[in-house]
This record gives sequence, C-alpha cells and structure tokens, in this order.
Amino acid sequence: MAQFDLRLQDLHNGLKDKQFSVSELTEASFKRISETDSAVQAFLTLNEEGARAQAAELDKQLQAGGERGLLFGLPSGVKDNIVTEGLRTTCASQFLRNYDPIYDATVVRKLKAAQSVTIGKLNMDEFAMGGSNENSSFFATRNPWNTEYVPGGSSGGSAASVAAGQVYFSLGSDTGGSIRQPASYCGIVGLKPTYGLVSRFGLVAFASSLDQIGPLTKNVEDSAYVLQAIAGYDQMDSTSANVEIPDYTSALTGDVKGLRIGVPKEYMGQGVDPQVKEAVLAALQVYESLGATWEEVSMPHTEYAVATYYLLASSEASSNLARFDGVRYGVRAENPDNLIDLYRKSRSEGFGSEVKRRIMLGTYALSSGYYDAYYKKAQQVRTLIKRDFDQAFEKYDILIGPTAPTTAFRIGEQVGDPLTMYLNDILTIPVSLAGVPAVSIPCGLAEGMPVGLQIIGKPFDESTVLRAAHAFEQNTDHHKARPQL
Ligand SMILES: NC(=O)C[C@H](N)C(=O)O
Repeated sequence: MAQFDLRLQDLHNGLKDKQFSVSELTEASFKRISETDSAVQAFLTLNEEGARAQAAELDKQLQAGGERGLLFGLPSGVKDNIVTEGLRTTCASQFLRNYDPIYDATVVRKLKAAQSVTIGKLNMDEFAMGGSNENSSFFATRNPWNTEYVPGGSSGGSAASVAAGQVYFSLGSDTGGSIRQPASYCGIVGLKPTYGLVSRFGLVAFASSLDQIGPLTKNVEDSAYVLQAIAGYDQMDSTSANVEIPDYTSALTGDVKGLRIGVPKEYMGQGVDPQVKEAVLAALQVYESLGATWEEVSMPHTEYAVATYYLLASSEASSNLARFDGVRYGVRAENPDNLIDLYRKSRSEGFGSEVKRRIMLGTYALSSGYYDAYYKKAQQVRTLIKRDFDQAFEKYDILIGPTAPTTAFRIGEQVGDPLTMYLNDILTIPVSLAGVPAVSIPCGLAEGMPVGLQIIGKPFDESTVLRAAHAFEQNTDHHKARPQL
C-alpha cells in the first residue's frame, strides 16, 4: 500500500495538488482490505456506503478549496467497542451482535471533525478481555507478519489493520495493555495516553478506572497527529481531565540530549525473552549515542501488578457489564420462565467464557465477606504501584523497557491457559494502574516477529514520550519493516 506508506504531510500535499482524491484513497483502502482481509481478518464491519459518501463530500470540499482538517481524507478504522452512530458495534460479543448505536463516541465525532474517513469496525477480544483476539466471539484476527500467530489484543484488529496497510491509522482502547501489546506484536506504534486525556464517552466500559482510547499508527509523527485530534476535555465523561492540550507535533524535535532514562530492572528480569532484552538494550545504546543517559531503577511492587489488575479490572467489569441484562441492549433470550430467568439465560447465551470468568471473579471480589480482603487490598496495592512511578519520575524523565516479555505467540498456544495469557501483560499493566502515558514502538525483529519498546512518561507528558519515541525512529529503520502479505 504505497500511498499509506507516505507521511501524513505528503498525503495532505498529494490531496491538495490533486495527485489523488479522497475517494481514491478510500477505494485503495477497500481494495487492500479485499486483497488481504481473508488472511488477516481484522474487520468485523465495513462502512462501505458511509465511507464513500464521506469521501465524496470531502472531495467536494477539496474542489471548493476550503480549510482541511488535521486528518483530512485519511482512511481509519475504529475498534468495535467504540460506538458509531448507525454502524454496528458489537464489542466482538454475541450479546451485541445486532447492536446499532444511536450516537457517536466523542472520539468518533472528533475523527469526523478532523475529516478522517471511517472505513469500518475492527475485531477485538470480547469486551476487550484478552490479549490475543482469540476471545472474539466471531473469529480470530491474525498477525500480518505470520498468519499462524496472534496479533495480540485486545485491540488486535486495530493493530493488524494498520500493519497490513488496510487503513492509514486506527483507534484502539487500552485497559491493561490492549493498545501497546498488539502494537508490539504487529510492529507498529501504539500510544496509551494518560488516563483522562482522551474522552471515554461512547467507549463501551470494561474497567472504567483504567480504560483509555489511543491511536495505532505506522510512525510516531502520525501518533502525535491522531492524539492531537482526539485529546481534550469532554463534559460527557466525568473522568475527563480539564488540561491544556499542547501541540504534540512541535515536540518532535529529534533532540534527546540530556534526557534521563530509568530502566526498571523488574521489566528486564525473569520471563523476558533474551532476544527481546537484547533489542531493548540495543535501543538504549541508540539513546546513549544521542546524548541521553540511562540507569537501572527498581519498581519493587511490579510483581503484584497482575494480581491487582485482575481483581480491580474484573470488579469494575462485573459492575459495568451488569447493564447487559437482555432487556436494554442487544440480544434477548427466548422463552424465559420469568424475569430472573431472562437475565440468566440472556447472560449465559450472550457472554463468552472469558467474560464470564471475569464477571465471576469480580463479583466474588466485591462480595461483602471478601471486599476488604480482595478489592480494598488491591486498591491499596494500586497506590503502592503508583508510588513506584512517582518516585522513579522524581529522578527520570522517562522509563524504558520491553512492551511485552515475548513476541507474538502461535494461535491456539495459550487459549487453554488464562494465567499464562494474563502474564503477557505484566509490563503494561503497572503503567495502566498508575494511569501514566506509554507508547510501544518497533525496535527490531526476533525470529521474524516484531519486538516492541515501551516508553513510559509522567502524567500528561505525552510530549516527552513522543519526542523520545520519534528520536529513536529518526535514527533507526525498525519502523520501516513491513510484513509480506
Ligand atoms: N484489556 C486489556 O487492556 C488487555 C488485557 N489483556 C485484559 O485482558 O484485560
């Protein structure tokens, strides 16, 4: 997909100079999807009619020579837990297989305002619960680098579609790693913004104290542009932060001289694949050669993060998913004996096994006899984990480590073993619990599969995270590697 390999500015110039039209870009996206999606299976729903109408409208504006939005004409995909007016939104669940929302999420409104063309809705693990896309109740998305491998999750469709050149960029959501881990597995850039920077209004809630929407792109500059378009205060989201939004692209100076980098030793320890570690150490050398300094730091509560996350996220999920009762949304079970039976049957039929597992775990953790021992304790440990970050950021500007302990694994390899699957997020979950921003960028290949470098920043300091990521990209070629499809 040659055009989608262009830089955003070049695409904009190409449109302005009439080298191609928005409709042509849109058709190129659908063509690429028709060529590759039988192998990749990233899309759940295509917005063919809507996208073509949107493109025609934008072409008219182009002819008229009016102002162009930040993402003018760029084909994008949206994770299927972000609601789109009139466009099916299933969360990859049987429960919502016939759900057509009556409004757009704030981020979707913002994409439209920035004049991106919505190509379709992307596959994911059901209700964002999972790290491989195998928990989608429809089909498993495949990794474009090797279709025998998982793309990661839960935003696996979002990552795979960008890596496969089907769309120019996509949106995903990240609760415990769901943007960063699939970005790492698919060799692209995935940014989880600070909790509260991007509105969650219209994101189907999984764990409300953790969920954040962010961009998946092929390079850091695009990530900055998309973040610019979607960040900002929204009165429709009570957790939205009312902070000034900086100009993210102007932060991309290429200069990291004097930048102080902490490398959590717990992120480079047991269980981290030696080839992944090697790629991260090589990246640190690049930073050193650019005038940054790095040293080891200890984040002593890292080992409790996965347990803490599965108590808190599951507790919040058990509460959030109570709304799926067979009455208000989606599918309703047939021939119930009474109201309770309607709830029971609808939920039994509508949810997949991972979702049920988490609802049961969360409901247990919240039950009165166990609340103090589990939920409350987990909240206290969350504070300790957050404190690890606060302390590290007194001394360092950013933290760097791997995004995931390994590269992508084979489809089927871990489905039967939820605990192993949960451990894939061991390096992304602490960041989510602390609510700070982090990006995953490509930093090499191990046996032909991409390795992700995680760069973690201070709250609302996306600019430094992006600056550091961009500087690495400017001095290496890893982001230019493309899968053969
Ligand atoms: N949703 C996420 O951010 C990913 C994580 N693997 C989970 O299943 O909870």
